[in-house]
Amino acid sequence: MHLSILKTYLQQSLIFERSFTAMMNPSKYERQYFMPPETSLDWTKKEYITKAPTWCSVDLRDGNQALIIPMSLDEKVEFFKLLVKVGFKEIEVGFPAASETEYTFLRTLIENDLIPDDVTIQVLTQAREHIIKKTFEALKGAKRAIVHVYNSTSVAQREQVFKKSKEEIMKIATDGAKLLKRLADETDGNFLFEYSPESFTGTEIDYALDVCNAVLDVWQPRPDWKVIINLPVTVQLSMPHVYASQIEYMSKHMKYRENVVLSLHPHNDRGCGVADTELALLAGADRVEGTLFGNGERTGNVDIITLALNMYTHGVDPKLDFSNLPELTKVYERLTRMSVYERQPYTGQLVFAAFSGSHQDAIAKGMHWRDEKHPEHWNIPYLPIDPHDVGREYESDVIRINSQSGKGGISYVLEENFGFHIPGKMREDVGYTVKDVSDKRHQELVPRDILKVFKEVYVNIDDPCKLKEVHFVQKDGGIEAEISLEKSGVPKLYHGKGNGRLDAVSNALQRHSDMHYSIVTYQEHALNVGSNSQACAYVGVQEPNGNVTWGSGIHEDIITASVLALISAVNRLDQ
Ligand SMILES: CC(=O)SCCNC(=O)CCNC(=O)[C@H](O)C(C)(C)COP(=O)(O)OP(=O)(O)OC[C@H]1O[C@@H](n2cnc3c(N)ncnc32)[C@H](O)[C@@H]1OP(=O)(O)O
Ligand SMILES: CC(C)C(=O)C(=O)O
Ligand SMILES: [Mg+2]
Repeated sequence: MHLSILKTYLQQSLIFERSFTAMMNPSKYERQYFMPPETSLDWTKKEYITKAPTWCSVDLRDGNQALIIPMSLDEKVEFFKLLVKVGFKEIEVGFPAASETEYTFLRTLIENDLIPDDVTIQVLTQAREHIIKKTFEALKGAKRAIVHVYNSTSVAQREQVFKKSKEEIMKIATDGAKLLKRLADETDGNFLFEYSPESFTGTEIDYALDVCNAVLDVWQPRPDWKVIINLPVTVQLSMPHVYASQIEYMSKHMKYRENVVLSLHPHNDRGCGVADTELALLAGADRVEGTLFGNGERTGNVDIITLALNMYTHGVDPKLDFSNLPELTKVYERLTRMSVYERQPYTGQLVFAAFSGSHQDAIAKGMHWRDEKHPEHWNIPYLPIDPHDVGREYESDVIRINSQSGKGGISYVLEENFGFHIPGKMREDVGYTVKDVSDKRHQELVPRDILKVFKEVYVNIDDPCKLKEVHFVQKDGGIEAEISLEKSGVPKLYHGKGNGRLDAVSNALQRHSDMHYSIVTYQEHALNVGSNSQACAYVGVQEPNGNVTWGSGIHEDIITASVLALISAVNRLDQ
């Protein structure tokens, strides 16, 4: 029996081993990107992005075309309004020639006057005559719009998809550019143009430059009529510094540069969409196309929320409002049927959560330090952004308790949520008690669970001894205490003398038992629970062997609270 289990195990491990080695064959890959013809590394001398770029949301087009079920008309209208609320001034609303919904959506925006005066809509079209014509038809009556035309220029697309020479591909671009110009002249409205050499990152850089310059020669941009050249990372093929160098080269050599808005449109295949964008902005780009939460084809477009908040945490105004990310997330998830990953920067459920003890300790201390010394500055350890700035709560989002947590975090939760100021020396004991519960239950503990554990273990413990009454008289410069207790159901009366009330009670308890201890810590404070104000006391008693046992008492009367704390500690000792 044992032998057959061992055999199966060995067979399975062999299959597992093989499945991990057989598939990987790096020799079948070659780098498919192109370095610019000359070194372009001025961007390396810049440290950070000092000014927000022009943002263009492509959620309703690139994001939408990547959804399992593209948004309905009503959903697109709601999403458009959301983008306007966030503060986008340029919004690519769709690909009007793609479907009836896309077409009708554009007509709905125009006919119902849903486009604010300070917002410019943008529409995408292939560089194909009938598609461009349909696009202009859909734009009738628009006061102002960017018409965005694209064609693929990469080696792979030229060879495999279009089967055309460089000259023929350039002609697709310039023919498209000419048609845009003609139709814009023939149609009422203020039209701006954008051209994308799609698959730019798989295109020889000097060729991409020639194509863009040829389009610019057709359009002849002017200071009062700038055009957008968008250099997309349609597919991410290189490391971010390569893209930055490509952008710097294009920016330096592009004709009419002062009348060109240089735009980025990064995707995220290698997980570097944000890095590509940030470095390319240092390299001279003016504008960024991206989406909320990075939704988009395959691994997505660049996430504008991350870009904007990265800037924000460097002290730069991103000119977009992400102060209520939880609400934004809800609406986004409902409309797109996508879900936001728990670790999505700035947004995910867990991005502010510190479960581990040392992080919690540092955060809790950092919060106190900030309150006392620098309330208007944010540099709390482990929290690069103030959760409040994006609509999150310290209480529920930051310090979360499980078996990895520590005394600092657990005390912080008890203090912030319930007002307990646990003495420094007692914290370790409470910390181990609480995390042990989490470990055994294999569960996170929410604040009310932690309160329950704290109360059950430390507060007003009445087994075996339950306090019935306590009276004090002052005598001979000291205090005499008479305590009525119920021990295991039997009433008992204890007497003792001491320097103070607690001392007298402690002496009384020790006189009538074989317990020996001394009080090493006593602390108390008012505890505001709802409208009632109660007192909370903490007592630590030390046995001759050095062990310290803790108890806590809560009562309206401060003296009774302290006696209850002592009895709790003594009961725990007895238990
Ligand atoms: C990287 C990007 O995100 S680009 C945007 C991609 N988005 C979309 O495609 C979503 C919307 N698209 C659609 O609904 C459809 O593709 C339509 C309506 C635009 C066009 O539909 P169709 O003509 O039926 O199909 P399709 O797009 O496959 O057309 C392929 C043809 O167009 C050519 N083509 C594709 N893109 C372009 C372009 N940008 N410029 C010029 N020609 C192009 C292809 O070479 C091919 O030519 P062929 O007929 O000679 O083989
Ligand atoms: C249409 C273009 C700009 C695009 O979406 C891309 O290249 O990713
Ligand atoms: Mg794209």
